[in-house]
Amino acid sequence: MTVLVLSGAIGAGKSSLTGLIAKRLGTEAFYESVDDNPVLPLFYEDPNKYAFLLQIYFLNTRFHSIKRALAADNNVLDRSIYEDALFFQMNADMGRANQTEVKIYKDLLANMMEEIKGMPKKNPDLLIHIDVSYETMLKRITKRGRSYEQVTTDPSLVKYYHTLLDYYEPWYENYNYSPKIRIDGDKYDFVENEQDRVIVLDQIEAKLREMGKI
Ligand SMILES: Nc1ncnc2c1ncn2[C@@H]1O[C@H](COP(=O)(O)OP(=O)(O)O)[C@@H](O)[C@H]1O
Ligand SMILES: Nc1nc2c(ncn2[C@H]2C[C@H](O)[C@@H](COP(=O)(O)O)O2)c(=O)[nH]1
Repeated sequence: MTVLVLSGAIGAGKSSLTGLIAKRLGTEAFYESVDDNPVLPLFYEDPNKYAFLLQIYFLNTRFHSIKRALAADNNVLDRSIYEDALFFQMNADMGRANQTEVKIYKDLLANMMEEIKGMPKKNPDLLIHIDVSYETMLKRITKRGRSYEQVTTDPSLVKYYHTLLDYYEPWYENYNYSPKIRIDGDKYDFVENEQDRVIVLDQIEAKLREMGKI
């Protein structure tokens, strides 16, 4: 059983690449629940009030999708549970969660990670990280068009998105749950450009072959 997981900042291209990889490998794609997430718009309206609730919501839905994914054979998850801690730590550092909430969240996450250890596969086989610059991230967020994510709606998101990118660099360097590969999300338009798509998918397949997974 091979489990691949995508990582990267908001709008990096995780969901898009997840579908492309699943199609190329003939496996199943598992997407994080965003558009039916009742807390996400509330968080962007009032991050101080909803940061903790949103994190609990994501942790719960992430855990559901991991269990579904592990029940199937080869598959691809469009975000890792390991990034949840990144988002919450960043929001806590920005004063959007108190120490009690941080402790409760960390205890719950540790508890759930323990459960994952008992599953048929406790870690993914490969993390596929998409690197994007702030400019590309913003272009993609604009293109996708979720109203609450637009810096034109909320200029404070400029700082939030820059901060998120700052948190991702050390996060990727310190990530050691599985082998990992970086995709240059600025260079390759794997959504609109067929040639770029082939290059990116070939990179991922070459890594999987090197690991003996295909
Ligand atoms: N490499 C890319 N080149 C051009 N557009 C992209 C690329 N990756 C994603 N997009 C577009 O950017 C938007 C966000 O992509 P998405 O896959 O939803 O990102 P994520 O899941 O990382 O938030 C979508 O409109 C998508 O079509
Ligand atoms: N505060 C948090 N926000 C999160 C988390 N995971 C995702 N998100 C937000 C970011 C986007 O607005 C949206 C979807 O993320 P994409 O990267 O798929 O665009 O949800 C989280 O753990 N905490």
